Amino acid sequence: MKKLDISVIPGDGIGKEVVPEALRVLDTIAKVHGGLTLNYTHYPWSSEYYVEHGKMMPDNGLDLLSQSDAIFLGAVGDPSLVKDHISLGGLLLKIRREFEQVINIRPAKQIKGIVSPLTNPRDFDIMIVRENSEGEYSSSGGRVHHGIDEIVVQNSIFTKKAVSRVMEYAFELARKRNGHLTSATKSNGIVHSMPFWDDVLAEVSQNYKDIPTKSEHIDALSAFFITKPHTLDVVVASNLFGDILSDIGAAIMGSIGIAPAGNINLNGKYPSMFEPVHGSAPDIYGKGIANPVGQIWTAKMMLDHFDEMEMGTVLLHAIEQTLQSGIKTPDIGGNSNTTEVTDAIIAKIEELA
Ligand SMILES: NC(=O)c1ccc[n+]([C@@H]2O[C@H](COP(=O)([O-])OP(=O)(O)OC[C@H]3O[C@@H](n4cnc5c(N)ncnc54)[C@H](O)[C@@H]3O)[C@@H](O)[C@H]2O)c1
Ligand SMILES: O=C(O)C[C@@H](O)C(=O)O
Ligand SMILES: [K+]
Ligand SMILES: [Mn+2]
Repeated sequence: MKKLDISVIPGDGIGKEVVPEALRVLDTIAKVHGGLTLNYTHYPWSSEYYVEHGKMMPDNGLDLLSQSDAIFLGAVGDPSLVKDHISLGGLLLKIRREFEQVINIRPAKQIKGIVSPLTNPRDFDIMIVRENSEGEYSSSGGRVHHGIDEIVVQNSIFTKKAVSRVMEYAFELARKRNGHLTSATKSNGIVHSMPFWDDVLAEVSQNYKDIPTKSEHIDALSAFFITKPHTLDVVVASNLFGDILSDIGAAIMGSIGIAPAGNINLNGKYPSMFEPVHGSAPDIYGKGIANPVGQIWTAKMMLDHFDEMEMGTVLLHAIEQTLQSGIKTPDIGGNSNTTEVTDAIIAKIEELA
């Protein structure tokens, strides 16, 4: 019997709606599998927790999480209670950074049963590999003076270690997929970090001469996601560029509500964390119409991470067949609610397994 200890953090907004639904799906997977036990430890860390305790998680929060095999998170952020940079910085980004989850993998591909808003999407299948530890997301900088004299500095940090690491990961993935690599740059406008990014790409690519590689400026590449996504395969990007590209990737799939993600720890010292690309969606929270597919597909990525590929495949088929049968939430043109979609996916798993 394989046992996995999962820390569960629903977080804020629709995270609290979709995480319990994805856990019901995971329980069904464990049941039909027979040899897999999933043990959950729930943590209520969120913006509400902050209002009560003055922090997003307790001081021993990371110690508690470090005891699990993986973290399953919903979304963080409730700007009506806590400023976003405080809430995300104190929980989501803190875990990514402290647990050295240095890579964020975010697939954007067509799945059955969802119509892309593109008129001719041509069966695209992209894997965004986002640098997840540094870059534009840095606490280096500050604000000084007041009024018209106020000055702010926000530094970007790019290290050889992290940039070569994310590129190696992306090249390896491209090789595994028999694919090719596109690097997101902006070396025409950002004159230190992005030429450095390009130089590291050139250096690392020496070990991957079998992988066709090119570089595109982020502005042009963003447009290519819309105009010719089928020409892209693995896309490697800095923290901010990867963040933006993954929302575009989600949009061309049909909805941000379906896009999954994995924050991967590569050195084995800490757990990896699985959470969908979307946020807490305050505009629809409480209506029961959040699309659970992003969170459920994220659960598939977590199963894949633990080499339960077969279960992941069953799960993806169950998602696709449910959507194809027309059971879907309003964001993708349906009129079912969160629970109805989840119930249908669970029934499909039981049928397929
Ligand atoms: N990883 C994360 O935890 C994460 C990611 C993005 C944003 N956030 C936070 O979430 C809050 C809201 O941010 P935002 O509005 O920029 O982005 P968002 O992803 O929460 O929402 C953007 C739009 O997509 C819709 N949407 C998102 N998920 C959906 C789902 N599952 N089903 C149906 N529709 C869905 C929302 O209703 C909204 O119209 C902010 O506090 C932000 O900082 C957190
Ligand atoms: O990384 C971020 O900026 C938070 C959120 O937008 C995300 O994509 O996870
Ligand atoms: K999320
Ligand atoms: Mn984002």
